[in-house]
Amino acid sequence: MSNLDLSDIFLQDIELQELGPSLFSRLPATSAPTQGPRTKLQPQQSTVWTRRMNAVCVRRARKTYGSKSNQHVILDNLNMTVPKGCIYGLLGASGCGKTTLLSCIVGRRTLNSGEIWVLGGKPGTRGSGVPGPRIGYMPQEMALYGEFTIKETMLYFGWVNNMKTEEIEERSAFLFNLLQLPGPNRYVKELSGGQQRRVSMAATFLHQPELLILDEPTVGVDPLIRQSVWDYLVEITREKTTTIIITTHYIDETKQATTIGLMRGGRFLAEDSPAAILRKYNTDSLEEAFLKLSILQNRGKRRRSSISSDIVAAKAAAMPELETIGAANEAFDSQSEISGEFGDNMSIASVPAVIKPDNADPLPPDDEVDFNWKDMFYLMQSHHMKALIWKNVLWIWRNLPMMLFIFGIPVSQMSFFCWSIGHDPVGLNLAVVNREVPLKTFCTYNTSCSFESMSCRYLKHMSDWKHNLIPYSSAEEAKYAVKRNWAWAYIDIPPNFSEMLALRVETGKDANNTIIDGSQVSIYLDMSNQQIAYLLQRQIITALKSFAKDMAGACSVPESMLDVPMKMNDPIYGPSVPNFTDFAAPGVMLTIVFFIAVSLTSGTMMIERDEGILERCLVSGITGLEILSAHVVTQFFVMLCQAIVTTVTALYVFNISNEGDIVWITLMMVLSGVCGMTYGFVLSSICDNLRNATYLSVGSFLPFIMLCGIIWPVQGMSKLLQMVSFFLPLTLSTESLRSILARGWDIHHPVVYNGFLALGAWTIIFMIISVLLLKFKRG
Ligand SMILES: Nc1ncnc2c1ncn2[C@@H]1O[C@H](COP(=O)(O)OP(=O)(O)OP(=O)(O)O)[C@@H](O)[C@H]1O
Repeated sequence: MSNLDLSDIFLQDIELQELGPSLFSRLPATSAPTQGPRTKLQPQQSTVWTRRMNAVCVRRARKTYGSKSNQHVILDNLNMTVPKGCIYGLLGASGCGKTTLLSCIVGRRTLNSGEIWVLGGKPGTRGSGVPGPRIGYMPQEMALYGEFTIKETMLYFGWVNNMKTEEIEERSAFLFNLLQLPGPNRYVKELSGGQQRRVSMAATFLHQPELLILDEPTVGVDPLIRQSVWDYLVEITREKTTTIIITTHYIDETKQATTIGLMRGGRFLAEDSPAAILRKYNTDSLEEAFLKLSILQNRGKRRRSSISSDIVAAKAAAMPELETIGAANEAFDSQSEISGEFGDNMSIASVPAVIKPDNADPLPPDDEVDFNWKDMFYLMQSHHMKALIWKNVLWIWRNLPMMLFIFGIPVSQMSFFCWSIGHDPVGLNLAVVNREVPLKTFCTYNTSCSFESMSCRYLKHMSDWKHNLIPYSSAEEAKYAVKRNWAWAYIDIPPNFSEMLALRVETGKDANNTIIDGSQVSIYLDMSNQQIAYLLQRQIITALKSFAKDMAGACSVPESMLDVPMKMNDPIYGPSVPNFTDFAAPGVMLTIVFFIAVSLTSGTMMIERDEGILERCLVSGITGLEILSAHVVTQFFVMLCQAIVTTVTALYVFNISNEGDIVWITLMMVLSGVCGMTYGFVLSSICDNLRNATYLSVGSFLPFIMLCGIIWPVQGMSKLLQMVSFFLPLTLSTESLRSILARGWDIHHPVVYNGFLALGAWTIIFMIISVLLLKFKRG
């Protein structure tokens, strides 16, 4: 072998078929296979067949994080071969990329380049069964629901993997014993870290998958239990139907593995049996072998050709158990590939043709088609939905106090809104300079048709508004009071007001300027606060009108004679004196339900994601659509309760005006909650952590409030903003609910059904975006 010059082959960048295990088995374990097969060796294209027949086959995998300018290479043209039925120990220093590699294998991350084959297919493609129950994935995080008992945890993961309840109970009994788990009714959150890890392991072992991927399962686990776990792993791989990939920080425990891959700098330093590695590096400690390999890698001394011979020699020595494989498998076995040390992509062929063995596992269908729109929406599986809905209901039940608190939020928010918004301000200070009646003189007047002390009569009508009329002796003092914010306005009444007013009525169109000026009340307002200024303007004019009516009545003159020539009739819709509470209430009601749903959903989803539960579910084959649908189903009840509570508080406790049908109002509220829920899904799919999701949710709250016509009519915005506003979920729905409440319209009116349609359309859009993000937003 040492005479074989492989450099030409490498230069041609051709993958070679390796010496198969059956060939190794014919070679003496102690000698390198340098003589026998040499003449048979020839370069050959690596076949898809060999890749698909291994449990896992990674070829030229490259994975980077970060932007182009700050790229962090994690996997650097890495090759990995995990034959079926082996225990593969994946070793490497912390941060070398083991978890990244595993999550690429389970289809949760994508490579920048290279190929991964898992159980005969490419993860994520049709027919591959990956993600799915063929894989059992135990992530590094606990990935468990703290509120569940161990028994409930087993039930959930069993149902997810389509197991029957009796089957789960049977397997659980075995695993409780194997992993020495505490009582089945203990809550996961009350267990120690090591116990939780064992529960997580039990959940992974439960359905006996073909491929077990265990990311540091034994951290913090008692050495005795660790040993029984390893015994169990050896036991289940004996039949060659289960394959295990395990990462661990306890290097020595991987001596029991069939193959170990030593990973460093994004590549494998070695991929071989522990015995072969120990022998090759003349040591009895894998750590020492790892150290030697690392030093060699740093020095960059090893030449590829020498590496290739080492691999073949080591592999031959390391796989004596393959001798037992029958002759019928020889040709097939010889096609399997090995990975090169230091990331070399090489293999050596012993036979030129690929021969399919009679007893080989059937291959999954050819799945080169990577993407099909139908894949995203294939029918939801009933066992997934059953497990997810049961889990969500149980979660709500276990968090009942929190849920009750959540029901309290709409009540309190609606109450605060109704208490604080829309009421006319009272008790405002108004400075009054009444030159007709001397300061501090008791301001009395005659209620008959008398033209005396009419300033007092007018001020009486003004005082009906419950403001503080504070007398001042001069205009300067009153103006100073307004400037110092002691008063909101000052009212200046001329000295002979009553007399001049009488003359003005008497002389009519012949009244001169002296009469007109002398009969005129002057108002000076602080207009810095628009709401207060408009309110005072309205109240001062209304007081003047009611004063005129009062005089007309007392003097038996028709009231209309003293009014402006215009008659305000009963309104067609709404009250005669509209209030801001009625205007803003519909939008506020919808916003409350919408945003509570946003935070509730994004919070729940982010917790599931941060704790690795979502990852685990997705790897076991649950789809984004199933997760979202199960949430919608279970949260619908929460939404319904919130919608009812908010509506009852607004309409029956605070008497917000309502002319419409309570059924449409409640339906609109529920739909707003469902839409908020799906928006929450989008936020949790976009964001990497709960904090960012919270920022986005809070950040979108104010734009919604301002742009959706909730506190100000949309008609007051610029044309461009009106267009933007039109496309927001709460604009048409707010207008719709406002029309139901104020006008009593029902679903047949376009304004009303457009609101429902807008919310429905946004719900579907948000749902599609979240499903796509869950499916495609992988690292
Ligand atoms: N989403 C990510 N974005 C950027 N960098 C990441 C991301 N995930 C992991 N990394 C980086 O990639 C490197 C490999 O991480 P990985 O978790 O795969 O290592 P590991 O070998 O599993 O470590 P450990 O043994 O400590 O779990 C680390 O430097 C890590 O900081």
